[in-house]
Amino acid sequence: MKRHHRGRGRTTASGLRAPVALALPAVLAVAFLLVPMAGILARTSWGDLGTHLTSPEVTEALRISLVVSFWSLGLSLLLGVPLAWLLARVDFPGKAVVRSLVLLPMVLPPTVGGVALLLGFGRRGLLGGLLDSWFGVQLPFHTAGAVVAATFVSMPFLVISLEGALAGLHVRYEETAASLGAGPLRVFRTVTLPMIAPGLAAGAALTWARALGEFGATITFAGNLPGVTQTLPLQVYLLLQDSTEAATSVSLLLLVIATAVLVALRGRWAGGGGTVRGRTSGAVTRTDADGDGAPDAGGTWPDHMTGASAAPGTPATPGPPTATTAHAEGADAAPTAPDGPGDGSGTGRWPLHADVTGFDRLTLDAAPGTTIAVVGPNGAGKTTLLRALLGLTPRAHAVLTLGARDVTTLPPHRRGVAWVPQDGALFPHLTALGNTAYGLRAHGTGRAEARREAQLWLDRLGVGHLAHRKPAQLSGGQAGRVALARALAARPRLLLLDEPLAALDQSTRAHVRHTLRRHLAGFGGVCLMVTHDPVEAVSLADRVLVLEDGRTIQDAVPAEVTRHPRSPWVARMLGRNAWPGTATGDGLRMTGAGRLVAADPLPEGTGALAVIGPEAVSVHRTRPSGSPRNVWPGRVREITALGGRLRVLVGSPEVPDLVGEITPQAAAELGLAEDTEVWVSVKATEVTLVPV
Ligand SMILES: Nc1ncnc2c1ncn2[C@@H]1O[C@H](COP(=O)(O)OP(=O)(O)OP(=O)(O)O)[C@@H](O)[C@H]1O
Repeated sequence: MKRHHRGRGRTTASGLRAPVALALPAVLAVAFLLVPMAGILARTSWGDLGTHLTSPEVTEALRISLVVSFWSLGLSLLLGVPLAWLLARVDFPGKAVVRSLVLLPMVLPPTVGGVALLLGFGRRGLLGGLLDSWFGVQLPFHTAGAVVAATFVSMPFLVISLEGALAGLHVRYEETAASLGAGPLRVFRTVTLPMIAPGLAAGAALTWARALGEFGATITFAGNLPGVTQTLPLQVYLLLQDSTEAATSVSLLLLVIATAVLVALRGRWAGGGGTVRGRTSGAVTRTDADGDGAPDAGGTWPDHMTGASAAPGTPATPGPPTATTAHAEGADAAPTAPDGPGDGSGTGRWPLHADVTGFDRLTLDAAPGTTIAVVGPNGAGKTTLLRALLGLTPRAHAVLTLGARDVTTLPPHRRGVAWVPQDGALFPHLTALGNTAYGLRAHGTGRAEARREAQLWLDRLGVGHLAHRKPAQLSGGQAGRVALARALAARPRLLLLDEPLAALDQSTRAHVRHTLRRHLAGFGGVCLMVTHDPVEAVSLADRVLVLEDGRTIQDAVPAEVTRHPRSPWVARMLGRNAWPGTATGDGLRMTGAGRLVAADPLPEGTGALAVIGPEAVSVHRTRPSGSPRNVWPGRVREITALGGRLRVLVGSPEVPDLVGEITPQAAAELGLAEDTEVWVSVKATEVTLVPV
């Protein structure tokens, strides 16, 4: 019985049984592929193998095959890499048609491909005649023709696999590189290519193997001339007619080469494993495995590593580390390279003026050194605003002046606007030092000088001892600080931080916030920082810009926003109760239902927001008597701990949900639990009415 049961299916890795109906055809499929290969192995006359493979015809054909396949690979790389990049990164009309065209040689019978090549590049072909009369180039019956035929059928393998690798490479790495001052070609050479190198290698290996095995298009287009176009597959075809054993030996050679390529790739092509995706700092946890004293992930930094004390010999004041860095002529951003204090080209203080239109519609003016927290609900347009300032989105357009320079029409790499995306987007193939030196190199600073300056910046941010680590060996907080060092080292005139502390745990956050504050204090440009964290907004920023639907709801100093939030969303973000409504003679008639009495009413009919701090909400078990004018019955819906206090969410039939803050001791005395019936009261003097 047991045996019968086992025979019905095998257990899979996930513990599921593979049904016989699937397992059987799958096994048959493997056998179907295996039998012909086994046939070659079984019928090879091993004793004659050496003689067969060293015959002059075979060695000559092998030579031609190698020449043709490597030239074909070179040609495929030259043409295919840019084509794959274009397909993956640029939207253009007819893209689907171009992609189909690339795929066509993969599905076309190779002999048809050969005929097509004859009609295109043959002596009487569309272009062949011109090639002959203008350049004296004839492709058919020449080795060059065999190269063209092999490239025609093999290049699609490169384009397709590379396009897949590029699609897996998040575009923010390239965008960040541009924001550090690198032009498109430099970005491609120093970021894109290294990051897709495994995918490129896999595609190249496949392309080469396909070119090596090419037969149909070659014989049709280039003929079968010994020593000129006769490659190994053509040799196999010839040998089959005279000596099956010799044909088998050469087939074995081609089989071994193809297998070796596949083994080397280890499924990379099919599985997309050639793509480097980089790290997402939030998801990575690292330990200090090499024992160099670097903090572990999620751990806290000792004070001496939070930037409070810089490395020996390093000045503790922020600001560009050297005053004399040369900018080479002809560098990517040379004409508009951001100038640092003391570099002879500016004062190092850059006020900002921006007029944004499109999805975001706002005007922003800020003095040098201002840090602005950009807050707002999901979809408010925060990221769009940042991308508009970078010149990276068509969804909004920013007329942008930084200092005396209008950068509106400049491409992203010439604006002097550095961007630190949420996960830092450190380039995974470069060390922390290489990452930090990136912007300096892009601006034309020499290698040694750039590395020296980069080291100073890393020291300043308290991560100098990690200079030689790759991003994958850094914790989230360390990576965040390297990303900040990298952005500051590029000497931007405007710094854009997208949720700089989002990936950190609470205790690490406090340390990094402290470091960030210190270093932003010395920055001569404006810093815009998107955040969802009220503490971050209030503690790091000089101003808070509240966005909703792409518009400015409020732009004020943190204290003003905290006291008089002009949107329910901000009030709630800051932990306050906020009820919209219309002012009445003595307070507010709320939108929906309910009334509220306020000590300082607004003119009747004014649209207003009633803001009540949670500490001003009293919770009782019985209806309170005495002075409070605002008393409502309710039921406890939720109790959460916040620091040493408890936040009690009360639902009431008379007013919107209300949050009160009480001590654990008071909660215990009142016997509060979820669902307890309570009364809540708020003094009229504790209600602030804000006109909206
Ligand atoms: N590429 C895009 N194409 C079309 N609409 C987009 C695109 N990117 C964003 N949007 C839309 O634009 C609006 C603003 O998006 P944005 O990403 O700027 O908001 P956000 O404030 O950054 O939000 P979140 O806090 O969720 O990140 C949203 O309605 C969003 O759906």
